[in-house]
Amino acid sequence: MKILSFGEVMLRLTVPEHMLLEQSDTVRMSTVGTGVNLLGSLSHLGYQTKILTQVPDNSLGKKVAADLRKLGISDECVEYSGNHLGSFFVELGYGSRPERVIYQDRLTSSFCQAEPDEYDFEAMLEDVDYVHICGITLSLTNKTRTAALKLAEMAQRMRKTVCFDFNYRIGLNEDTSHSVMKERYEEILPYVDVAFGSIRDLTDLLDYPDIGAQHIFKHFMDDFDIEYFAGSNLGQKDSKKCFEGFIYHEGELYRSKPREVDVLDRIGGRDAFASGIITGLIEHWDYDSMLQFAVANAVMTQEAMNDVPIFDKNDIFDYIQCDGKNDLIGY
Ligand SMILES: O=C(O)C(=O)C[C@H](O)[C@H](O)COP(=O)(O)O
Repeated sequence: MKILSFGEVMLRLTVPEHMLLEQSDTVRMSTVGTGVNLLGSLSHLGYQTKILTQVPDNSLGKKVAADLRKLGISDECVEYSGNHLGSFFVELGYGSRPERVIYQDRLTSSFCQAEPDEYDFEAMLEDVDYVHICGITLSLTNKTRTAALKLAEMAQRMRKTVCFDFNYRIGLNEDTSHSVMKERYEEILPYVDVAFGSIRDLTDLLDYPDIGAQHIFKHFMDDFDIEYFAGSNLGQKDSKKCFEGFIYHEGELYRSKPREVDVLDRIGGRDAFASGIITGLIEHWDYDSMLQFAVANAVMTQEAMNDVPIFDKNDIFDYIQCDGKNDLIGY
């Protein structure tokens, strides 16, 4: 089973020891991005993975490729051009102080400036079963948007399973009107088999009237001929943070139990959930098992540092078996 993901690889610069940027002279580097997070997780869960992206043709690009290989992600579809890699700083939250992300000059990155014709989609899809496309590509440049659409079309034509994550970030779309963004999402969705998102993506972005989750999901799936719609949420219950997820398929809505989470590093939780759901679909698990697995992966990821989930199936099954109550392993 081989999974390809298309999206931007970014450099994450984390301020250490829960300090604020203003207090620190050092940062820790890591290679992240939706595709890296998802595939890093899926490669730890036992699947072959490769990322389709564009990185700078310099030492930064080489560093990124080395990090990808270390995570078990093949760099055979990584292309090199330009000289800029998108990056963001992270100030970790603590207690009620939220985590903060500060993006830097992303639109001039090699990925955002790569011409769609530079990718040979057909050849890259040849040995692939699942394709994952990050919705952020629809918010970046005309080039990333066109490339995402071409890839989705080609993948559907070649009968691959197409997964798409809405990943809609209002902050990235302040200069683009609601109707333009809606149109962009509506353009790609007909090629999608498995969509990841939230009910708000359907009501606030795609303008579905708020007539209850079951009805909204049904209309959305019928309109775009989507097979699965899954999503997750980090919410609050009795003053504790809880993570939960759902999957909708053929008129049935399955919901996980909420699982308490003591967040160390919030970023990457939804990608961990998505990789858990994709694992469950590949393995044909029942929906309760799939959701339990995906939520456990997301909780453990948010209780560890960095975006990329690196838990294997044993880690996750052990965690589920002891209901997250084991506090020492291998003693
Ligand atoms: O490229 C960007 O701008 C992104 O925002 C990528 C996100 O950092 C990851 O996809 C993590 O997303 P979550 O799993 O929702 O925390």
